[in-house]
Amino acid sequence: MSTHDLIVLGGGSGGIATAIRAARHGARVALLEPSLIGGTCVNVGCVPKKAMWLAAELAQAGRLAATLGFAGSLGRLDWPAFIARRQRYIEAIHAGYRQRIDELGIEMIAAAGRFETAQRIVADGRVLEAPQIVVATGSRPLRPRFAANLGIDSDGFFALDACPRRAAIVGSGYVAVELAGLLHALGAEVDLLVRGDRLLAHFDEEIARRLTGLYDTAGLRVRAGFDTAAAEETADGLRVRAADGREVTADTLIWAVGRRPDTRALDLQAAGVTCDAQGHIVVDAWQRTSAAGVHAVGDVTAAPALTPVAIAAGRALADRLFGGQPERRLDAADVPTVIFSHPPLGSVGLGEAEARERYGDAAVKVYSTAFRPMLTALADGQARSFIKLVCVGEEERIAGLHVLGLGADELLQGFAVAVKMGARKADFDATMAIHPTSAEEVVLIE
Ligand SMILES: Cc1cc2nc3c(=O)[nH]c(=O)nc-3n(C[C@H](O)[C@H](O)[C@H](O)COP(=O)(O)OP(=O)(O)OC[C@H]3O[C@@H](n4cnc5c(N)ncnc54)[C@H](O)[C@@H]3O)c2cc1C
Ligand SMILES: NC(=O)c1ccc[n+]([C@@H]2O[C@H](COP(=O)([O-])OP(=O)(O)OC[C@H]3O[C@@H](n4cnc5c(N)ncnc54)[C@H](O)[C@@H]3O)[C@@H](O)[C@H]2O)c1
Repeated sequence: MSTHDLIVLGGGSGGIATAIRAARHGARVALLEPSLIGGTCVNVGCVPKKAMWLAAELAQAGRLAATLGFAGSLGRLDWPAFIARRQRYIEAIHAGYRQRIDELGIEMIAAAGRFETAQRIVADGRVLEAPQIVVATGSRPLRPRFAANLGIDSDGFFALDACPRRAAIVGSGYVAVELAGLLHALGAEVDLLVRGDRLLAHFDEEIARRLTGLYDTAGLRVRAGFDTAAAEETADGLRVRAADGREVTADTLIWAVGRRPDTRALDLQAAGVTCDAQGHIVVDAWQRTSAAGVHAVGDVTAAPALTPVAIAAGRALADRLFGGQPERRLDAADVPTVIFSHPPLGSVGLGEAEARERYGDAAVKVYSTAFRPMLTALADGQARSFIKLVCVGEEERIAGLHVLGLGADELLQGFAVAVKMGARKADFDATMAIHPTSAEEVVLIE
């Protein structure tokens, strides 16, 4: 006799969404989480990152305001006071989750789970059984072997009690670009150490290069081709050395070199669950693993590692298993995403190179525009926003939209709806502009 209808391993974005949706459908659910409720996103990801980004945007706006004629200056951020405020916000999210979990009668167990069989989990000496088990244990930060105890990762960044004076950040993906931008805006000297020749390898190349240009102009040192090979502690701080001999010394060294699925404690073999070469649990389009009754959602799978994707996968799965919707499954096409850089970069659909590769040069038409947003121009700044539309076929269907500049983070969501609906360039042309905004440039591109 099962103890539950569903056992969910991991109380992060994907696990909570699955548990709540299943409980709403009437399932008896156990949710296991050994650490803080909310997982990466709430505790050491999206939420604290966005709080720091908002503070950094304000710092930049303060400097702009002084240029525009406002008296006085904002001064430096009182870091500990702001962190306390950030953590209060996060605690309110924890409380909200706990309340919903209680109201729905989900059994919350503050322990890590381990498979004994595909239907049986052991947690803290307790044995739980269910015909359906969902693995939503997320991922954890990687660091090179030679750097085991030197420097911090993104988890360590959120534990900093002061803004570093000099920061070196190794990496070129989301985390590296975001932390570099916000630390620089908050007053740190920043070196961004990029192994390859460009930032954000999975984004449209032109827009990533433009962001690099804006960082360089702002004084954030982006060092391309810096293949970090060694790190050591010196009297002057932490020193990293590249394979070609270049060196950078900083007070705070941050590794942002990617993440690895977190399956350490699970004993997946006992359940017969297989993983790919990167350690992701292999799932089909229905989130099913190789073991009957065992499913996986979120960062522990190879789906895009974004909170809304983990949530959507979990909800679809719960609807399918307990909501009488046998056809429901994750649709991960045209996932919009924003890099919270300074300025932000938003992207949905294919980059130009990707579109040319998929459809051939003849079928692809690209429209782009670069302009100074009004606030920048008023302050005599030179930074340009950039918008690129990648269209395919005779009817110029919008296959990709990429925006870099003030407001890109908020303007993308609505356009993502249009892209998902299959909008064509002619539909954008037929939409009246909202003047004067940056968003209007998307529908005014010629
Ligand atoms: C610095 C940073 C910034 C980010 N910013 C954004 C952003 O702005 N927007 C965005 O969409 N995404 C962002 N992400 C990505 C986002 O945080 C993840 O995609 C999302 O949290 C994945 O959710 P998940 O449920 O798969 O895993 P997680 O949220 O990582 O949750 C997994 C949970 O499982 C628990 N667990 C582990 N092992 C076990 C076990 N054996 N038993 C039970 N529980 C276990 C862990 O303690 C953890 O709480 C960011 C990530 C980072 C690192
Ligand atoms: N705004 C957002 O939505 C947001 C923000 C942060 C993270 N995330 C999610 O979390 C995931 C993880 O982010 P991330 O930045 O940790 O990983 P990532 O995979 O985006 O980037 C890691 C980067 O590190 C580089 N790298 C790997 N090993 C290296 C080494 N030894 N030296 C130098 N560089 C090395 C890789 O080339 C890669 O560019 C992202 O892919 C994203 O899905 C999303």
